[in-house]
Amino acid sequence: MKTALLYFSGTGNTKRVGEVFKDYLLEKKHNEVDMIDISTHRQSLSNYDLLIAGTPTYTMTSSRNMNDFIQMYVNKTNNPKAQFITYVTHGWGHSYGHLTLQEFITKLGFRVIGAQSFLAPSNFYVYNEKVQPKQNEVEIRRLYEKITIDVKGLMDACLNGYIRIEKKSTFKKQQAKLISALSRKAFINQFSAKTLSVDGDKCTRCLVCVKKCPNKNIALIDGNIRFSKNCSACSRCMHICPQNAYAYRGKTFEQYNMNQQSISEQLK
Ligand SMILES: Cc1cc2nc3c(=O)[nH]c(=O)nc-3n(C[C@H](O)[C@H](O)[C@H](O)COP(=O)(O)O)c2cc1C
Repeated sequence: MKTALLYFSGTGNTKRVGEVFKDYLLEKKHNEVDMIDISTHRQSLSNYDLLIAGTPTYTMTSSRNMNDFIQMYVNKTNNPKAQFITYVTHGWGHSYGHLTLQEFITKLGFRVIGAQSFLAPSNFYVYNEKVQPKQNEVEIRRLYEKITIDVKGLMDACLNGYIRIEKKSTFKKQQAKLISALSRKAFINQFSAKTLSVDGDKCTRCLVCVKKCPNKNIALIDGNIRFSKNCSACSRCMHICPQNAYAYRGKTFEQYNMNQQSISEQLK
């Protein structure tokens, strides 16, 4: 079984959950597994039997980057046997992203055999500490243990021929889609331009943020970092900056640790 693990991951959580899927598959002797970072991969995919697609949750739904990638690089002609599993990571409460992604992929003519959301450590504390305070190590460990158990449950079912979709209220899913579409136009696309700034004294012009932005939304103009209006709010730039030179709405913040070990390493 040739499997592609497609992931979009602004700050690392979704990638780490992807690695849990990969560990599971390798343990079951499904050794043909490619992990594909969709923010850098620019080639059509061919002859995959299983595609596992994961994104973070932004305003309750999945990231548009995954829809754009699948539309451009995955088609039925090149992957006639392909089936999908969708997942999202999210920081609190509910996410409908695994279902909005399922809906999108089903419309393209693929069969979706699994869909699940995973509560992960949240980077959202930077924006609103009341909605999601920064979790401590014990809480994070508990989340990782649950993710590992849930991935196993999902994969055990799907590989044994069952369809396993984590259900949520259809009304709330439609509501989430609407809010997400409206907020994308009104806010998300301009997220960095409206809310982020870079301290010109701290910034060394290393251009890490410019190079790592998945949307090519950041540029150095006249010696200053500037943002365009094609942001997906993934927040990678502000957490990856080696000088912590970014501010959110004028305030500095504790960066999210993007370079954590794999979940299996952390659970040892
Ligand atoms: C702009 C933004 C919006 C978010 N919106 C939600 C949300 O609506 N619901 C939720 O549960 N988590 C939300 N989150 C939290 C992320 O989905 C969560 O931290 C995710 O695991 C990040 O994944 P990544 O590290 O792979 O980028 C949001 C995060 C950001 C940066």
